[in-house]
Amino acid sequence: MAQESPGVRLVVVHPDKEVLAEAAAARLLTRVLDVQSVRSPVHVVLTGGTVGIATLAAAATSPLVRAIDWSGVHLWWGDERFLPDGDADRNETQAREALVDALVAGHGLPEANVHPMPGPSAVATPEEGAAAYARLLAEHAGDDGASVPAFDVLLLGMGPDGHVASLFPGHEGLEATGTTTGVHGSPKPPPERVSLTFEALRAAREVWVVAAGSEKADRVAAALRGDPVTEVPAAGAVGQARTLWLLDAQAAGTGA
Ligand SMILES: O=C(O)[C@H](O)[C@@H](O)[C@H](O)[C@H](O)COP(=O)(O)O
Repeated sequence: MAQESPGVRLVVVHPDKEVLAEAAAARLLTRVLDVQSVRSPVHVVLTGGTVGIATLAAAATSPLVRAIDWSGVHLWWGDERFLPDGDADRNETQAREALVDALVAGHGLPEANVHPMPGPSAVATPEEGAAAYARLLAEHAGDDGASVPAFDVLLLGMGPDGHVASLFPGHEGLEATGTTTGVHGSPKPPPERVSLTFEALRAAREVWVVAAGSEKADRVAAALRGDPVTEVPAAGAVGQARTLWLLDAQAAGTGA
């Protein structure tokens, strides 16, 4: 799906990564509440990475968790490391420990609304996992012929090389068509992954990129000035209505 007229882009800078995670968590829970007042279900895409998981951990301690009707929320992932269920390096495992398990156990989130990307415990190859996830996304996409739900919030971390999800600079995954792709030879371990494609990322109503640390500053600047997506994949992650860049001062290039 080409992004002909990207929505509003906003950059918000916080003093450090702890404040960034707290503020992103408050913003995420408030967004779910706001969306829930006008439509249901609410679709949220989670990310791995340090700030992404810290954001979920911060959300777990917020009283706002109790204000949300979690029975009307679906959780998806933007990418997954192709590792067995329960592996500590799976984005799913880390998100479950930080927040998702507590929502299922104590706040009425149906396990059936949690949609981790399949790994080797369920399928033989990243391609099979990608195909299964594409089918699941299509089942939840609504009646308007869309191939993925119009995600209300799609969270993304960004690597120091400018990658988002498992879409790496100069890598063949950037060219993938359809909504999901199997990834081999990822420069960030592990080498095998499953990822949403740009087509799926750009279907989101809102894309939020969360990034902290001075090692990200160069690629943040490159993405914000619109460098080519082949060099800085994060530049291609834009939402239909809004794209938020939630940064700490170091990633924004303004910190010590
Ligand atoms: O599987 C992964 O590794 C992630 O989904 C990846 O896209 C991550 O979000 C970025 O690499 C940022 O990670 P950090 O915040 O740890 O740098």
